[in-house]
Amino acid sequence: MTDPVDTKAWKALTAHHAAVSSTTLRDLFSADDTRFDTFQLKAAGLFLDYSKNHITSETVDLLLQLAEESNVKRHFERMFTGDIVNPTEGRPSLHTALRNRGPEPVMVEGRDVMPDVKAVLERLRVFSERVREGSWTGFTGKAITDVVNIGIGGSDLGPLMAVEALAPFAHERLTLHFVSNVDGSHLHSTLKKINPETTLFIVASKTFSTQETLTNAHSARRWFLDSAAGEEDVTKHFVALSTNADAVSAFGIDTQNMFGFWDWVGGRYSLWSAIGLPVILSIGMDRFEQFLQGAYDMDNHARTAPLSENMPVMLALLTVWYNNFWQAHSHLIAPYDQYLHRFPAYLQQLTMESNGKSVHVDGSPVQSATGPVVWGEPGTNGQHAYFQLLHQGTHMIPADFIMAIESLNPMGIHQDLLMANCFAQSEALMMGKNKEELATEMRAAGASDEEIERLSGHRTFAGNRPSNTLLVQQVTPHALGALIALYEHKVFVEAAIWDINPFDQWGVELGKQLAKSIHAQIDKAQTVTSHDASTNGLINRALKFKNVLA
Ligand SMILES: O=P(O)(O)OC[C@H]1O[C@](O)(CO)[C@@H](O)[C@@H]1O
Repeated sequence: MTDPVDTKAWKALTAHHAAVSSTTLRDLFSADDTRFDTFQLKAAGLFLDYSKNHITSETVDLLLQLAEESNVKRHFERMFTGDIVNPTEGRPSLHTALRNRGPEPVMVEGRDVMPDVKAVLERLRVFSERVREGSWTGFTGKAITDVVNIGIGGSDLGPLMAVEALAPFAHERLTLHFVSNVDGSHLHSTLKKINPETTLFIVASKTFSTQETLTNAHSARRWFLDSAAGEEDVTKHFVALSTNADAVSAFGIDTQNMFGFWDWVGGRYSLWSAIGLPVILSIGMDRFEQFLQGAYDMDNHARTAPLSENMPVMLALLTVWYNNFWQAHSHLIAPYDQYLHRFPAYLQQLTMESNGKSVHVDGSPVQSATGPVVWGEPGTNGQHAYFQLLHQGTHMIPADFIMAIESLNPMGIHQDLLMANCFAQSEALMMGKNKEELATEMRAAGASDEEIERLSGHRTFAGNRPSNTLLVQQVTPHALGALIALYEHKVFVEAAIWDINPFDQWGVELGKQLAKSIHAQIDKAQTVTSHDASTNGLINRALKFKNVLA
């Protein structure tokens, strides 16, 4: 594979950037009043305005040429058809099969996986209906009222985000809780709120070997057994979501209470699999199928739309444009919908665990920046926290504004205010306020010329800061499915352009290894000398704080 920096398009984009970088977004808009119509896309119920970006038609053509030269379409086909797109683990990556609502088979090693996918969905339907209607009862015969999902990373962030995002559709009797952190306070504060007689624990772990999850699950089990009549009651209160049946049995969960998935489902792409059980319990299987349908509609768009009309491709190209040509390595996600408050955190794992890589697929070092830092909070809260830096700081931080037009809880003027704020922010970031505009405004308020001069540096806004705005009618299960799949494919296209593997995560292993050995040393409670001076010093100081070291 050619390194992206050696492609013709990359070289042309470098020259193009030098030629256009001093043209402002204001200039672009005053020169062309059709920008909004030109730079917009529709897909699977979502509307994207990408006109507030540092692009001209020439920029878009060059970016599309980069996508062509990077064989983006071929990469999509390889993923959708079960090729080994994760070579360091020797696996396909087939989250798209989990939401395949069409008749087409999806082959892995010569076998159609769709019957297995459908069989698990059917089991999830039967189980979730029993819990939801109250016929699945706890050890004292009472219906389940609380569900605690114990998992971390992809086994937590996805279901947590989706349960929150779809809260208006939640089952009335069931309260969902999520425990991820190995900090005992997380489990403790959850256990305080629940009754063992009416609680269902879901132990969610693809590998069933993750230290945090197993530690939390063992503690939850001990807490449960303190109240239960005996081990046999565990069956009514613990289920597992995993690919590892042996480890599930070894933990003490009957594999009849296990909902499986497969090693071709990446952790951060697993929300569509049995890992979605908390979402199914909350919103019901019919709505979960609408969620799958939303993602499937976006899959079809990604797979079939021409590059120039392809929403995930365009979003990915814009990220490459800023990240690699404008040296803007941070990306804000600003959902203007309170229920999407965990969406930025979810996207952090999706994008940063996928594209936080420094080597190409063949192991050679990359020559350009890869995945940006992704972060965000729901609007309007972010405006009163870090938007100052976006407007007047020294960094250019491209932003994605996500606006749900209709509230699921209409209340007076709230939704219109929310929308006004969303549109105002992207306008302010782009247009800024120059000295002349400020002077007119201050003069009208009675300010003297001297005062205007003194404050103009502080009160003017350079503007020229780019953003995308995504509109969605309402955050329904279908819309959420489409939105998540949009970002999954965006991340995939970026990886295809950078020629990196978005489906492995070796970078999390070293810390896990070291934590194991340090835990053993903390347990031994003897002076430690085997690490660097700082780490030794911290461990020994901590042992002193614990009063276990002389
Ligand atoms: O589902 P598991 O196997 O417990 O893994 C949890 C998470 O840990 C990671 O492997 C990172 O450590 C993620 O990729 C994954 O989502």
